[in-house]
Amino acid sequence: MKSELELRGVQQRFHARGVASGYITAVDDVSFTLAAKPPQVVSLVGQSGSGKSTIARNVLGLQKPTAGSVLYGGKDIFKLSRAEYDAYRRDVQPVFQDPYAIFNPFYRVDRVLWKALKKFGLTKSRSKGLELIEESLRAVRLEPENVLGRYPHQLSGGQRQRIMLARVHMLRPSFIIADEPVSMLDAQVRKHFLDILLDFQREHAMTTLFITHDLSTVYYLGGEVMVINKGQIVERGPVSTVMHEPSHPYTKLLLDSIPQPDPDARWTSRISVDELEERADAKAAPAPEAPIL
Ligand SMILES: Nc1ncnc2c1ncn2[C@@H]1O[C@H](COP(=O)(O)OP(=O)(O)OP(=O)(O)O)[C@@H](O)[C@H]1O
Repeated sequence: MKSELELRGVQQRFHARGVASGYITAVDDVSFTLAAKPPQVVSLVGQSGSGKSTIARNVLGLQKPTAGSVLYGGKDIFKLSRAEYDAYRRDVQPVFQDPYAIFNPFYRVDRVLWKALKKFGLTKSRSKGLELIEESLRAVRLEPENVLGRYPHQLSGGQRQRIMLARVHMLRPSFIIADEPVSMLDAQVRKHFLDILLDFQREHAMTTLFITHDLSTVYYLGGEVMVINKGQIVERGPVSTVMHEPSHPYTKLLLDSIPQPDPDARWTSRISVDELEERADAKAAPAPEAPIL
């Protein structure tokens, strides 16, 4: 268990056709540190294509940066010894947007949990293993008897996501890298999920990097936020400060783009039923025949 995960001057370029330079810079000189102590929640927020998932892939060691380094306990993750790499793989756990892709549809969901137990050598005893699985399922507010023995398609999206959180709970990593984990969940299930992450921070001292394009989720989680635009981190600070006193023009733009419900506002222009029918008729009318040349 290491105390720090650090990105130092990370740059990620990809070859791209149709661009004069022949490449795009998805991540542009990004540096930040995630500390394990005290445990923190840090959100990385930015619009689609700003480089968030690429950073997640860099941190998880799935994509080697073109320049700069990702350091775990001060060591470059792409230069770790086998034993150090195994420790890092256990200590830095991903949670992705679509857990469906992680489950094999032909196997019961239990397999994901048993495989984690085996891979990381948590126990050799079957009864102890089942005890750990059940404890972790309850920690993410799932009843073991309602999910064990089922196939992925027999669970809801929220249940599948919580099974991935149960896996995290069993492994007790120092860091969770969560890439858009709630964007496919409805508001209530989303809140459940975020509350579990906050429990993990408080009760099990886990630090989360939470990647999202949704500022309301950032607001709910609290902690710190980093704002990313075109591959660059343009602002970092406590959520309350950044939300109320944004210092970068891009953050202001992002905040201004949130629709504000106004109970006093009324729709001023109304479309009458007649008008709608007229439009439908116009659409249904056959197109004029093409002239014969
Ligand atoms: N493997 C790749 N090859 C080429 N270009 C890539 C690759 N991966 C990402 N990109 C490009 O890098 C840029 C950043 O992509 P990335 O997926 O990191 O953005 P994002 O902020 O996570 O977007 P979203 O919120 O839509 O997932 C985009 O222009 C994307 O098209």
